[in-house]
Amino acid sequence: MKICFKNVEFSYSSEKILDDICLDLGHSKLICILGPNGVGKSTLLHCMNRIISPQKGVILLNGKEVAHMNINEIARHIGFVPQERDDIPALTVMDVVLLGRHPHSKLSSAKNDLDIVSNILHFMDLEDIALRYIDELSGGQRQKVFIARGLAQMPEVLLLDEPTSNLDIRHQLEVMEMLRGLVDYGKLQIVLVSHDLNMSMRYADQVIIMKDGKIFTAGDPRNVITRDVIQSVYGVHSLVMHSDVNPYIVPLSSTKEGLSRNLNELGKILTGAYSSGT
Ligand SMILES: Nc1ncnc2c1ncn2[C@@H]1O[C@H](COP(=O)(O)OP(=O)(O)OP(=O)(O)O)[C@@H](O)[C@H]1O
Repeated sequence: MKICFKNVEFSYSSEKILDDICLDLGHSKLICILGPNGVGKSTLLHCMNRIISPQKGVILLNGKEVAHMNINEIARHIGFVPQERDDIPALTVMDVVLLGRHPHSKLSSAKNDLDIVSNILHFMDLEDIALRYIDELSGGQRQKVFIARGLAQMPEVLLLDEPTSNLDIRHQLEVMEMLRGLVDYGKLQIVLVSHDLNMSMRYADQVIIMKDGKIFTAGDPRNVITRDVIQSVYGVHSLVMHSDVNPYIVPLSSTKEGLSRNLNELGKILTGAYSSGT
């Protein structure tokens, strides 16, 4: 899917949050949006699926203006996994993931929806908690449930707002390996907001670094996440090494192999559903 921003501006009352954003997200599979707190990363993500609409400029999905698409049409192309929220409704995990099928409800049978959701719960290792209420789960479990709901949308692009912020290191790795696997095995494109430069260096094809509502720089993480950029954007000295990744984020090979097998299967399911038009 081709997402393109042309001279996009967004303000909350008089405060300009996004300033003349020009972006083309057509070719990369996994894109990380980085930058300090409050620079407009979530705002940029929210513009992509019309949670909010920019006052100036246009956002195009495969050449069509987002502003001219209805919400269900957008949701059939773009899934959204929000940041952890407190206002969680009292629904079971199964119900929450089924909600992801809502944009497709006129196009597919309830049986098909249940099959898709069951497969996703299985591959994300959420089967055991499928009937539990999400307000009773840990923050990390909830985060996985919302990712599962985003996948159930069968989108071409999945937007995720800080998907690993509540997870311990093992689960951060699991989620990032899963997301990387999904883009490698399926047709999915992922755009996520993160504060984790290391993870972005390891998993992203493209990073977009924002500063003061503008794109400061964008490109291959190995070329873009440099000491100079980190100093200019975050105002700190860094020890990031291009050829090195901190050893703590190296996944166990057994975990990686198990995940790859599962993801291959999940990728096939998601790809099959795309091609059958559900
Ligand atoms: N609903 C709102 N009303 C008014 N201002 C808002 C609203 N939501 C966000 N803002 C402001 O917009 C700016 C950008 O917020 P945004 O959430 O996009 O930043 P961010 O880069 O994602 O930050 P963080 O890394 O802290 O999540 C901030 O100054 C924030 O206070």
